[in-house]
Order: sequence, then structure tokens, then C-alpha cells
Amino acid sequence: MKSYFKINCIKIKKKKIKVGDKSLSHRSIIYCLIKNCIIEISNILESLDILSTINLCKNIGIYMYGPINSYLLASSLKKKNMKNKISYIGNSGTTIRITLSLLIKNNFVIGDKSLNKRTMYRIIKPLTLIGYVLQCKKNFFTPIIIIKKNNFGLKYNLVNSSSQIKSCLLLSSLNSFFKIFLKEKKKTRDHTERFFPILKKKIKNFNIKIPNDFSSISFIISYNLINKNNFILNLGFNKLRNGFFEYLLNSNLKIFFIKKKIYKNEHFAKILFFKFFIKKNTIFSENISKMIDEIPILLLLLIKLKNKNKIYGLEELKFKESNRFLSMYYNIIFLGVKIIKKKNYLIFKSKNIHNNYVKSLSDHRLFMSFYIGNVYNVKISNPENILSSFPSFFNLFNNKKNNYYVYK
Ligand SMILES: O=C(O)C1=C[C@@H](OP(=O)(O)O)[C@@H](O)[C@H](O)C1
Ligand SMILES: C=C(OP(=O)(O)O)C(=O)O
Repeated sequence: MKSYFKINCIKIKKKKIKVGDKSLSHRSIIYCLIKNCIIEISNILESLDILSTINLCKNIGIYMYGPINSYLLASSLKKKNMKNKISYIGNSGTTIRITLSLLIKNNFVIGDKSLNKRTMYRIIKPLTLIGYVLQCKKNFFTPIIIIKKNNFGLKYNLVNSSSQIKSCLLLSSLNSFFKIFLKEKKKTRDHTERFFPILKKKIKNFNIKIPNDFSSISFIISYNLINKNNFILNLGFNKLRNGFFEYLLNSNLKIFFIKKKIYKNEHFAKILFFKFFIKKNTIFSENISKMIDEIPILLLLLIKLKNKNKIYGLEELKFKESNRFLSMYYNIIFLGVKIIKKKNYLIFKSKNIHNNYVKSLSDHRLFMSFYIGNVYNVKISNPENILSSFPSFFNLFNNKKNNYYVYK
């Protein structure tokens, strides 16, 4: 009663936000490749990365209706007979990494300029140990084609903390007689594992409701914290993905859980956020895998809130849409912030930001982070990047003070 009374006394900004979780949207679609079933997905993310997965599945022979109004219906009860197809998957690393083991032989997967420069060694190596024969470009770049598939067992130490590699191997073992044992150095998001009990059920009809994407919501959280607003948000709440949230809590963020529920093994929450003072300084490497996609916005939030900070364990940032470790470093330096780069960590001390240009390359999180960092008078390149994960971004934050330019 006491807390309800307090909530009624503070000014709250409410806005209905619908931005389905990217990781869960990818996974819900590809379950049709594993099981013969009909899947109805609501609040699916309608972004370019998800359209890449949809495209790939259609190419393999899955019937699909949508996405329309964040709704998608997929059926694999009767498959079209399509072989030797070429699937273009844009710059979606998750699409290729989690579906590769499910593809049939002689299907080509090709990405855009940025994906074609991201090494696929991290999945090709373990898949080859399982018995796959794959062909790809020099340096393990896409296009990739599966020549032969054997599914032997495997005991594998995941040296890279990556949920994409883990999911790829787990999914490859699904239709196999042999077992796969994986050891993770650091725990990573477990959406794939959470869906396994549901897949084992003998029903042919699933309904999946996808929660809002915590990574996209982190931009909204940061924007409101910078502007000192109280606000309520609905979001997905996976404990292996809420490192950004835990960091804010440890830095004295005050929150109140209005609602919590579990649906199909995934956690949903409605949270009221209010009051925030930064207290903490160092972020250690054991926390990074839980906030891997939120690092760019966290860096800008800390810079904006005038803080001195160290962030360790950033090696995995080098394998994203851009080498985020370097691209964040160079862009921040150009804005006049004192920042020191060591092998895998950054130390920075914030101060007022200069006017300058930011190159977001082909990286959606870079564009959105610098935009929310509210660095007025800074020109940010390639606004079209937002289409990868957050197409409604400009509906929520069009402050007309930021400028863009196109960099080719
Ligand atoms: O499994 C997933 O859906 C993802 C895992 C993460 O990548 P890594 O597995 O390479 O860390 C994350 O950065 C990506 O946006 C989505
Ligand atoms: C790294 C990301 O995605 P992907 O690997 O699917 O390109 C991301 O969304 O930040």
C-alpha cells in the first residue's frame, strides 16, 4: 500500500512501446526448421535482421504469413521442395550463426558487405568437429555452403562467450543420436535452452508471445535517465541479459516492479524507473556477457553523466556489426573525451563533448547510442542502420536537434 501511494505521487511518463525481442524473434521462427508444426508469433520484431531469418526459412521451404502488425504465422507441416537456393541475409550475424546447422545441403548463405567481413570460424570449427563439411571464402568469411552433414558427438569448451555459438551447436544436436557437451567460460543468454522443453511436447500448434527487447529498451531507459524522467516500461527480463540493469541498480537506480510473469519459460516485467545517481566506477569482465549489446549506450550514458570509468573484458565487441571496440573508441576520441584503449579494456573520463562527425559504419547500436547520448550538433552517419533492430526508433526520439549524413 505504502509503495502504491508513493507511485501515485510522482510524475510518470507513459508511452506504449512495442519492440519485440530480436533474439527471441529469430529463435521462434527457426523452430519451424526443427519440428513439423504451426507457430503463431505475436509481438515479433519487424526489422531487417528478422526479415533475413524469415527470408532464409521461406527459401528452405517453410510457409509463412506476415509479419503484419507484429504477427507472424509459420507452418512446416508441409514443406515446399526447394534445393540449391541462395539466401541473402543482410548483416544479421545471429541468422547465419544459429541456423547454419539446420540448413540442408547445397544451400548458399551470403551476407552484405559488413557480414561478409565477420569471421565464421567460431561456428565452422566446432561444426567441422561434429562432422560437417563446409565451404566458405578465405578467412572463414561468408558465403558459406554446407557440402555434407554428419552429426557425431562432441565435448567442447566454449572459449568465446557467445550465445550464438552455443545455440548453433545445441540446435545441431537436436536431430542427432549423439550427444553434445558444452562448457561455457561465462554464462550467456539462454533463450535457446529455455525453448527446448516446449519443443519436446507432442503438440503441433504453438503460440509464442515475444516480450519487448531489453537491448532496445536500454536506449529508452538511458534517454529518460539523462532527461531525469520517471517512466514505466514493459520488457523481457532474462537474468543472463540484464547486466545493464544490474549496473544501474548498483549505481543507485530506484525501481519498482509493477508486474512480473513467466510465459513459455521467458520472463516478462513491467517496471517503474525513478531517481538515479551514478555511484559505481569499474565494470568487470564477468559482467560483460550479460550486457554485451548494451555496452555502446552504457559508455555514452556514463560519458553524458560526467563520470570516470573503466570497462574490462570487451574482446567480444570486436565480432559485431562493426569492430565495436575500435569504432566506439575512435568515435569517442573525436568527440574530445579522454579515453585510453588497452588490449581488451577502456578507461575514460568524461567532459563536455566537441562538435564532430560520428561514423556509425553499418552498426545500428552505434548510431542509436550516439543519438541518445544526446550529443547535439554532432553529425551521425547512416541513420538507416536502425532498421536492423529498432525501426520505430525515430518515432520515439525525433528531437530534430541531431543531424545525420550518409557515409558510403
Ligand atoms: O544469440 C543471440 O541472439 C545474440 C547473441 C549475442 O551475440 P554473441 O553470441 O556473439 O555474443 C548478441 O550480441 C546478438 O545481438 C544476439
Ligand atoms: C551483434 C548484433 O547482432 P548480430 O550478431 O545478429 O548481427 C547486435 O544486434 O548487436
